[in-house]
Amino acid sequence: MKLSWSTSIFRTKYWTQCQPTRRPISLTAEDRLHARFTRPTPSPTFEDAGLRPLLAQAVYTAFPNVKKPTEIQSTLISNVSQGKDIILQDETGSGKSFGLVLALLNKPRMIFTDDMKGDQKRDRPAITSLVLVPHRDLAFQMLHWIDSITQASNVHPPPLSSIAQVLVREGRRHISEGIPSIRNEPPHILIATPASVLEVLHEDPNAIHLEELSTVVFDEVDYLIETLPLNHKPNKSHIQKIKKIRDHPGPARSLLDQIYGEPSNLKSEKGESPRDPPFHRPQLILSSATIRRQLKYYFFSERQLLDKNTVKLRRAVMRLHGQDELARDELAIRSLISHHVLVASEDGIVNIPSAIKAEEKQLSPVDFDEPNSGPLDATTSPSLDRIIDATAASRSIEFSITPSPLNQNLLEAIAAVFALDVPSVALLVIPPNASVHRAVYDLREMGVDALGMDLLIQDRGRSYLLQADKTHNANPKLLVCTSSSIRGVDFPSLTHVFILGYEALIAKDNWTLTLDTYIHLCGRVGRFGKPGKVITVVDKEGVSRIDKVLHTLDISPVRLHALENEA
Ligand SMILES: Nc1ncnc2c1ncn2[C@@H]1O[C@H](COP(=O)(O)OP(=O)(O)OP(=O)(O)O)[C@@H](O)[C@H]1O
Repeated sequence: MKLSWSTSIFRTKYWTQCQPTRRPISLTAEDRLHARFTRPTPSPTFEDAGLRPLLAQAVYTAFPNVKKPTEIQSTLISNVSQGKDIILQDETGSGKSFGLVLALLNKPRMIFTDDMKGDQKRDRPAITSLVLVPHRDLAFQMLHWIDSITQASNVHPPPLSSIAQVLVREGRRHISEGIPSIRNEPPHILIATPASVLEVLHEDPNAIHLEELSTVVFDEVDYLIETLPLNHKPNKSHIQKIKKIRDHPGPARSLLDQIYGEPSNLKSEKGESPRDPPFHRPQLILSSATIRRQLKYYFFSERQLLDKNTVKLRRAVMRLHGQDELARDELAIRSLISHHVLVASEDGIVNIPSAIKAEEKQLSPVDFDEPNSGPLDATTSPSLDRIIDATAASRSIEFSITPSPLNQNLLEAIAAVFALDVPSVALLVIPPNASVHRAVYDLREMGVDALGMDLLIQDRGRSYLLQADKTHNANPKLLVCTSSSIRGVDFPSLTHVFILGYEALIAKDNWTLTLDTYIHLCGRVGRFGKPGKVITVVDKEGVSRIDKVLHTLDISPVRLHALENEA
């Protein structure tokens, strides 16, 4: 039986809305009590926000900590239902992606009626929404949320593949392996990287009917679509960079052109815009914590894909120098994160000279013993440990005979703070050109239980990390990755982000992107009211550069308690 909160028939120009199907929801007695007595009545519920009651109930069952929508989620859900184009900008970890997933699940399923031979007609479900994400881990995170909701929606839940599918490059699996599944059973929601969609369309142009889509979402849009800061007096190098982006558009720009038409075809000969009926144009949703002016300029002016009717859902994000004014209370969530910088050298590890004492910043002490409000219970996974051991062993001979290119002083500083301060799971972000496997090897030699993010390829590893850990773990883990694979990812049990050297922040030789990279790396902690620490470890040369980043973002680094007795 298909899970559909509502069914609709789309036939070239018109919709016929059918009655929503009523289905029982498997709520435990405890859930019912919780729903009856603890859901705050005066605040809007997900049902008030427009979520179908059965879907809302499934959300409460799957995620007991999710009791009501945030203000932005409420507005988002109603605007998505109305088919509006939306720019969604809120802080990292404020529930944008989660809200989007709910809003898309809530949309009526697209069903096309095909004319067959004679007078016969055939209903054909189509992909309703295409969600574009920068990397596979974010795709699987969304799928995990949808799976949990689907499982909670019915005693006999429908196959997940009918609700959502993921299309990404994964290990040795060829992307074309996903084509039969998409063709035979088009999901309500397809979550994909732009490159994988293009690759599939190249192999089979009929695998995904872009012209039938109802909604297209660009999550982490500023990462997917490269733009340069607006510059009224561009120099030669700036002009060259613009030309390069235009001549060699990335996969997201190319896909945008395929879905919405090339910029040169924007107006017909009669001067009609593609926004005018009868042209079917999918609703466009852009989401990120960091959407800068140049990206808005691209969508509004250069491509004319958005206009004054676009709904802008926005709370101020971190102060972006010279652009965004920030109200004090809107920084509240940020105060949950403390920022630290350590300088590591042959002489030892010290706090950066500009670091202030925690009291001066009026930081409340970071208490990681607070119960974690993540969605699921913790499970320790013995088989995950076996995967880690096997992966580490496979490279150890090679690495044991070659000197490490990584700065060992920085790694040792991270290993020391990790041992003293991390209760369960921490993240280490290394420079883009550094080897994750090598960093994992070096850290394991220092006694750290490190693992590469690519372990998420394994299902066990993925579910382990996506679950919340309510207790201190006897064997804390350090996840190693580069900044490119971490945008938007939500690890409920994460408490610390380590950044290995200033180089880990450098993005495409672009200062604005470097600032945004810092914001997004920090954003892996301090999510939805949980505390977190960001610890950047630099060598002496990196001090002034990281100081400049923090100063621009109006962040004061705080002395790290773990090193309080330093000389
Ligand atoms: N209404 C809610 N109530 C409680 N928890 C929520 C709610 N909405 C989302 N969350 C939780 O908040 C966490 C962060 O959500 P999400 O990943 O959607 O944030 P985000 O704004 O997309 O972050 P980023 O900008 O880093 O992509 C998730 O663990 C999610 O389960």
